[in-house]
Amino acid sequence: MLDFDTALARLLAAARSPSRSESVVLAAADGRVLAADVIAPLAVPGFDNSAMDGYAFNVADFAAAPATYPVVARIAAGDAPQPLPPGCAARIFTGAPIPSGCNAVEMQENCDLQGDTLQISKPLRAGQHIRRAGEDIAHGAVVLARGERLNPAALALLASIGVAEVSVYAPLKVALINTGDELVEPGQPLAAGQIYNSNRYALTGLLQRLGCELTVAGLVADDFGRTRSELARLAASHDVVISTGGVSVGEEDHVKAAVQALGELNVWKIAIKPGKPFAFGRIADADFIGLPGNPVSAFVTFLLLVRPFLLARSGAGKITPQAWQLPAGFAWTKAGDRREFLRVKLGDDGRLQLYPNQGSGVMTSLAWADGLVDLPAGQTIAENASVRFLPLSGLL
Ligand SMILES: Nc1nc2c(c(=O)[nH]1)N[C@H]1C(S)=C(S)[C@@H](COP(=O)(O)OP(=O)(O)OC[C@H]3O[C@@H](n4cnc5c(N)ncnc54)[C@H](O)[C@@H]3O)O[C@H]1N2
Ligand code: MOO
Ligand SMILES: [Mg+2]
Repeated sequence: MLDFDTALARLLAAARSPSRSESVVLAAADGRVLAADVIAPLAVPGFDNSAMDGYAFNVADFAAAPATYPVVARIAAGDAPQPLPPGCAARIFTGAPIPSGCNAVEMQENCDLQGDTLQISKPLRAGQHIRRAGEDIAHGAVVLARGERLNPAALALLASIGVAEVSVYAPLKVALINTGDELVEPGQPLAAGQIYNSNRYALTGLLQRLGCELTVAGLVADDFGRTRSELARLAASHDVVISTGGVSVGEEDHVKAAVQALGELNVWKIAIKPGKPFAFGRIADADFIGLPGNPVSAFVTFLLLVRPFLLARSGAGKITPQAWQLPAGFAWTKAGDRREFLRVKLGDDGRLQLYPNQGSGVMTSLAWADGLVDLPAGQTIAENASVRFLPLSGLL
C-alpha cells in the first residue's frame, strides 16, 4: 500500500496544465482560474480623496491652533475640484477628490462652524483622512497572477481597475459513473437489496464547486465488459473520468481490471482510512480516478486527493489545504495501521468532538462534521491532546 503523501505526489505530478483558455466577462468568472496575469491599467484610488465627511485644508496654514478658515468650496464625490486658495477650507465628503493646495481633512464632528467660517481647535497631521492615489494598487502592478482562482473579492478587485473580461482556463471536462448493481436513483422505489445512489449527489456538488464541466453518465452494472466499454467511451471525450465503487478486490469489483485493460493504473490502494482502494491512472488521453464505493470513503478521498489534483489540472496555483492544531475533546485508543481521517465538529469549548460512528458508509458523520482529524498510522489520541484538524470549509 502507498502512503498518502506518495499517492498525492503521484497525482500532482501527473496533473498536466490545461491547454485551452477563453475570455469570459467578469459576471461569469466566479470560480474560474486565471490563464494570464492581470496588470493594473490604472492606480486605485485614482486620485487623492477624502476618507471622511468634513473639511479639507492645508496644515501649513496653521501658525498655531486654534485657526479659522473661510469655507470657499463644496466638493462631493464625483466632482472635479478647482485648486483651493491658501488659508481657505473646503467642505468635503467621503470619496470626494482632494483639491490641490490641501493636505488634510478633519471630520465634521471635530469642526466648529460659525456661518461660513470654520474653527479648528487642535492641530492636524498632514495626510490625515486622505486616501492617497495608488495606495491600494499601483498603476502597472500585477493585481492577480495566473493560476489564481477567482472569487467574489477577486472579481471586485478586477472591477475596481476597470477590467471587464478575463482570460481563464477552459473548464475541465469531467465524466462521472457510479458502478453497482444495487444502485437506484432517488425518486424510484427500492426492491429488496437495493440502495439509493448517494455518491452521485456528493460528487456532482463537489465537482461543480470546482468549476468542472460535468457529464453524469449514470449507473454502470457490476460487469467487466460494461465497465470497460463505458470507461473507454467517456475517456475519448473527457479530460478526466471518475468512477465510484467496484474498485476493491471482490469478484464484483471490475473497475481496476477494466482500467488496466484500457490504459494504465499508477495508484491503487493507499494506507488511509477511509478510502483504501482509491485508484488513479490513465485511459487514452484522459486521467482516470476510481473512488471507493463507500460514500464516506468516496467523499473524503475526493477532498484530500481528487480536489488538489483537479485544481492543479485546472491550472490553479494554491492547493495546500488549511490545517489547524486544536485540542481533542475525546480520546482515541485504537492505533490503526492506516492514516485515519476522523469526522469531528468544533465544540463550543474550543475542543473537537468525535462523531460516534466513524464507519465508511455513515454519511451522517460527514453531514454533521465541520472537519477531519488527520491521525497518523499507529497513533492514538489522549483527551485534550493537540491534533491536526482540517476544516471542511478549506476543502470544499
Ligand atoms: N476483502 C476485502 N474487502 C474489502 C476491502 C479489502 O481491502 N478487502 N476494502 C474495503 C474498503 S476499505 C472499502 S472502502 C470498500 C470499497 O469497495 P469498492 O470500491 O469496491 O465499492 P463497492 O464494493 O462497489 O461498494 C462498497 C459499498 O459502498 C456502497 N456503494 C457503492 N456505490 C454507492 C453509491 N453510488 N451510493 C451509495 N452507496 C454506494 C455499496 O453498496 C457497498 O456497500 O471495499 C471494502 N471491501
Ligand atoms: O477505506 Mo474503506 O474506506 O476503509 O472503508
Ligand atoms: Mg467492492
